[in-house]
Amino acid sequence: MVLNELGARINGALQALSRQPVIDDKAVDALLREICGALLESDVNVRLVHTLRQNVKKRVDLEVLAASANKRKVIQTAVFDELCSLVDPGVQPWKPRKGKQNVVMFVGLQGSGKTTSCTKLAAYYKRKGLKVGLVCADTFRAGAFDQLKQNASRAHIPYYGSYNEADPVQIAMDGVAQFKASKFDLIIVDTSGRHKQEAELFAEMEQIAAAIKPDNTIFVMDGTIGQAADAQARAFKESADIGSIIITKMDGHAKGGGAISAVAATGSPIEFIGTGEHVHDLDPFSARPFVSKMLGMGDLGGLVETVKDMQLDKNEDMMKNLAKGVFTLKDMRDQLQSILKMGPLSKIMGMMPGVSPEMMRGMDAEDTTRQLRKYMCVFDSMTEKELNSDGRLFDAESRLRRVARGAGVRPVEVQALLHQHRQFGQIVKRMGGPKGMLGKMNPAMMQQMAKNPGAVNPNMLKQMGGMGGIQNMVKQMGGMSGIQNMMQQMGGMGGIQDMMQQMMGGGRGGGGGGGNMQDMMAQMMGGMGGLGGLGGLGGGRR
Ligand SMILES: Nc1nc2c(ncn2[C@@H]2O[C@H](COP(=O)(O)OP(=O)(O)OP(=O)(O)O)[C@@H](O)[C@H]2O)c(=O)[nH]1
Repeated sequence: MVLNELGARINGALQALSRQPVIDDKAVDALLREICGALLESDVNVRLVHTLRQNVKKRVDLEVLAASANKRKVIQTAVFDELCSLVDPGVQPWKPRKGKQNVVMFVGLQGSGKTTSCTKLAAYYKRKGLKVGLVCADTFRAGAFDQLKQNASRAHIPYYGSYNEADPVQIAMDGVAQFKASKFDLIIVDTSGRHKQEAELFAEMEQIAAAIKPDNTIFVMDGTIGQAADAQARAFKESADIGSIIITKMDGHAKGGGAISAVAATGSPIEFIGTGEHVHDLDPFSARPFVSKMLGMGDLGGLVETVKDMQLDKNEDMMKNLAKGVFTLKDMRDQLQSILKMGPLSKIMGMMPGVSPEMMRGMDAEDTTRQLRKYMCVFDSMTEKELNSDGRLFDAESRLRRVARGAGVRPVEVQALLHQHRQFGQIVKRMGGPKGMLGKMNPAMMQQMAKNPGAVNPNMLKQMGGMGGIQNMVKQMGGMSGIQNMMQQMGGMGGIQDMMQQMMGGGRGGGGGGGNMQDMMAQMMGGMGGLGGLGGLGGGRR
C-alpha cells in the first residue's frame, strides 16, 4: 500500500472511531486492527507494528478514561504519537553551519539515488545562503562524473571530479582540499555504490572517510525496497559512521513504509526524503509534520519554510510597490519566478492543513510548471520599459505580436498573461494605497517583512493551525471539484479576496500579535498572488 493510501486508511479508521456511539475495548481493537493491517500492507516491520499496538493499548486505559468526555481525543493522540515514534529515533540530524568548512560524505547502494540526492542537498543549502561544492569520488560507475557534472551545472553548483584519476580516495581528498582553499561552507562528496552490500564497497567507504574526515556521513536508501530495507540499513549502520539518512523515491506512489520504519529503528535520523527527480524534490523530514501531512493534517512549519525560501527579501521593490497599490509586470514575473523555484505547486498545497495527498491526486503539477516556464519566456521577451509598466502599453497590437514572436507563443497567450496581471493589479490597487491593508503597514513592518520573511513567531503558526480561518478556507477547497478548479477561482478576484478576508478574520480570532499576523498574511500573499496567477494560466489554456 502506498503512503498516501496508508494515511487515508488510518484517517478513515480514526474517523470511524469518532462516529462510534460507545468507545469500548471492541471499538479500540477494531481501530488497532485496521491501523496495524494498513501499516503491515505498507511494509512496516512487523515487530514495530506490534510495539505500536501494545503502546497504544497501554496508553488507552478505558477504565481510567471511563468518566472522561475526551476518550476519542486521547485515543487519537495516542495513535498519532505512536505513529510519530515509529519514524523518529529521537536524535537530531547534524546540520552544516555557515562560515565553517563542513564536509559531508554520501554512501549507499548503486541506483539508490545518491548522485541525484547530492545535487538536491547542495541546491537546498545553496538556497539557504551557503557556498556549496560537489565532489564526485565515484570511480566505479562509468558516467557517474558526467551525471554529477550535468546535475551540478544545471543547478549552478561548482563541482570537482576527474576523468584520469582512478583512485576515489585521491579524488575525494583533492576535491575537498580545493573547495576548502576557496572557503566553501559545505563540501559534499559522492562515493561509489555497488549492487549489493559487499566488502569492497564498505572498504572503499572507510578509506575515503579516513582521508577526508567528514563531519557527517549520509546514507542514501531507495524508499521502494520494502522489507529488504531493514537488513540494508543495519549493514550500512554497522560499517560506516552514519549520521543521517535520506530516503529517495518517496514520490506519491511510493510504498515507503519499509524504508522509513527500518531506518528509524537503526537509531539514525532521517534527514530528508526525495520526492521526485527534480532538483527541488527534497523535503526535510521531521516525524510529526510527516505523520501530520500523511494524515491530511497539513504541515504549517513546512509551509513557512517554503515561503521563507521564496526569498521575498529579494523582492523589496515589489513590496514597496504593493504598499503603494502598484503591481507591474515585473512584480508578477518575480512572484511567478519564486513559485517556480519552489518546484511543483502540489508541494505547497500539500502542506496546507486539510489538503490530503488524496486531494492532490488529480493535479497536474508538471503541466502547471511547463505553463509557468512558457510565461517566463513571455516576460523575457519584454523590454525593461514594458516590464516596469502596468501592461497598458500592450494595447498596441504590434507590441503584443512582437513579444509573442520573441517568446515563441501565440498572441492570445500573451493576452492571457496580461489579463491575469490586470486582475491581480486591481486587487493590489484596492489593498495598497493609504487606506488599504498593505498601505496601512508601517515602514518598519514592511522592512522586516522584506528583509526577513522567516521571522515568524512559531507560536503564531500554531495558532494559525487552530484557526478557523485557514481550515474553513481549506474546507472550501475540498468542496470544489478539484484543486485546479480552485486555482482558477483563486485567479479570480473574488476568490482571493474572500480567502484573504477569511484569514484576516481568523487572525483576529487567533489573537496572535497583530504585526506578526499581518507579516504572515503579506508573506502568504506573496505566494498566493503567484498561485492566483497560476490558476489563470491553467484556465487560459482550457
Ligand atoms: N522518482 C524519483 N526518482 C529518483 C529520486 N532520486 C533519484 N531518482 C532516480 O533514481 C535513479 C538513480 O539515481 P542516481 O542518483 O543515479 O543513483 P546513484 O545512487 O547515484 O547510483 P550510482 O551512482 O550508480 O551509485 C535516477 O534515474 C534518478 O533520477 C527520487 O526521489 N524520486
